[in-house]
Amino acid sequence: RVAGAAGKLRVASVGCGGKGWSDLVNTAASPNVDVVALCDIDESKDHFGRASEKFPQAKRYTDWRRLLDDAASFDAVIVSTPDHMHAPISLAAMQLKKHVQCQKPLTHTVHEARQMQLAAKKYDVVTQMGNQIQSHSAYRTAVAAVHAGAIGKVREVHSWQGGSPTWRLVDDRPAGSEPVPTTIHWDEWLGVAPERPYLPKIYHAFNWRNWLDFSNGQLGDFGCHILDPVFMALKLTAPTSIRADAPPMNKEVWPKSETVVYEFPGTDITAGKSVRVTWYDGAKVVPPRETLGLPESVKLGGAGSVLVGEKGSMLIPHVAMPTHYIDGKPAEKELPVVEARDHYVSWADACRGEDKTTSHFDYASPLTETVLLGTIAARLPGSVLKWDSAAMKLTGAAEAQAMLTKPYRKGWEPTWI
Ligand SMILES: NC(=O)C1=CN([C@@H]2O[C@H](COP(=O)(O)OP(=O)(O)OC[C@H]3O[C@@H](n4cnc5c(N)ncnc54)[C@H](OP(=O)(O)O)[C@@H]3O)[C@@H](O)[C@H]2O)C=CC1
Ligand SMILES: O=C1CO[C@H](CO)[C@@H](O)[C@@H]1O
Repeated sequence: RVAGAAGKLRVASVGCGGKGWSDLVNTAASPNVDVVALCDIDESKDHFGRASEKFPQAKRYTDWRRLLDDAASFDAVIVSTPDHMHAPISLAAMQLKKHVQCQKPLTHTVHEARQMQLAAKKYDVVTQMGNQIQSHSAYRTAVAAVHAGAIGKVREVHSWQGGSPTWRLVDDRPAGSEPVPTTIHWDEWLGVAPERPYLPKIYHAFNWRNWLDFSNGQLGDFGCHILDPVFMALKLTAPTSIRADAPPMNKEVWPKSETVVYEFPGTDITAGKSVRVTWYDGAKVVPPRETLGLPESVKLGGAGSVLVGEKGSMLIPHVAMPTHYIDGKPAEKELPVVEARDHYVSWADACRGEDKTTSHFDYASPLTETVLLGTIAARLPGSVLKWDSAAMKLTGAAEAQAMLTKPYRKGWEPTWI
């Protein structure tokens, strides 16, 4: 299903101003990729302008639905929009048998994540979530070392993101509106989300992360990075229970901090029949040190995970090499370093039948479901939610099941699998 000249993959990019710029440029680094189409709702210099200067031959769109109308012109699509539009665009593309690379978190709701997994399978397309750190040497080294038994069977995990949410500009929806700049297609930016008036900076660009309608807050933003090596190392599938502590929410913006406790069924990598993974976020937040089995001198850093095993503990900083400790001291043996992969080009090569992806939706959907179940728990603080993944049933609070999905704007409803 690659129809470009000389077997080249014809790539379309949707959302090429922010992270999409690096997704596009890194994928286009492959000599076997042709960038044939660009779609962005912001026609200003730093968004669409930059991409169309670099790829002048690419056809330009401001509405992804019109891009999909021209389905015969491309083989694969990169989706790097804000989170609420990942699934609607990716599902529609997969239904046209297009290969998909989609940013993290894969989706905005648990239901959408399951749909993405089903669609990738049904339409037999090559997929990759944009949690590119999975392909770095650091995370690959950590996963391989845990699999090789460097710290023995894993008893518990603590993961954290202690950065302050810079996107938290306001604590509630501001009144009023301003005229939409002529370069911005606001209705297309809103997409499936309920209509709301335009205000500069508050939503687009980047600060949409504050809002329930577009994002899943700090856990949604970083869970698919920081929990990724944990999920992969422990071979986790789906949590059975989730409980969060978080301040009460106002149904508009995500909390400034949250703690989420997940229980997962044990695996051949874990010590017991179940394993607990605790997530912490908020400015300067770190997990309680006494639980971690690390020497006092070890600094935890701003974000990462500590895996506590039967033989020792491993610190996996967010984007740095792991270190491990036996009996509370630095281990004598160094961890064998595993080389990096190219997260972007490997997807393009896989689309051409010459490689395999590692964050395909069979992996990325369950990881995203886990992250998003944590965000549901944060909306229902104190409730112990029980998750039956096969039946997709979330119990433990009256509203829980309904939070697996959301209302879609009339006329923008996705076509489900
Ligand atoms: N893997 C990683 O390390 C990172 C991943 N991300 C992820 O990338 C995604 C984008 O985030 P970020 O770049 O920060 O967000 P921005 O808001 O900065 O940029 C999003 C881009 O998508 C465009 N866009 C928005 N809606 C549409 C649409 N419906 N159709 C076409 N284009 C659209 C935007 O245009 P406009 O400029 O008008 O908004 C902009 O160019 C998110 O899912 C985020 O989680 C982000 C940073 C790093
Ligand atoms: O890795 C990342 C860097 O920060 C961004 C903004 O919070 C995240 O979205 C992104 O995933």
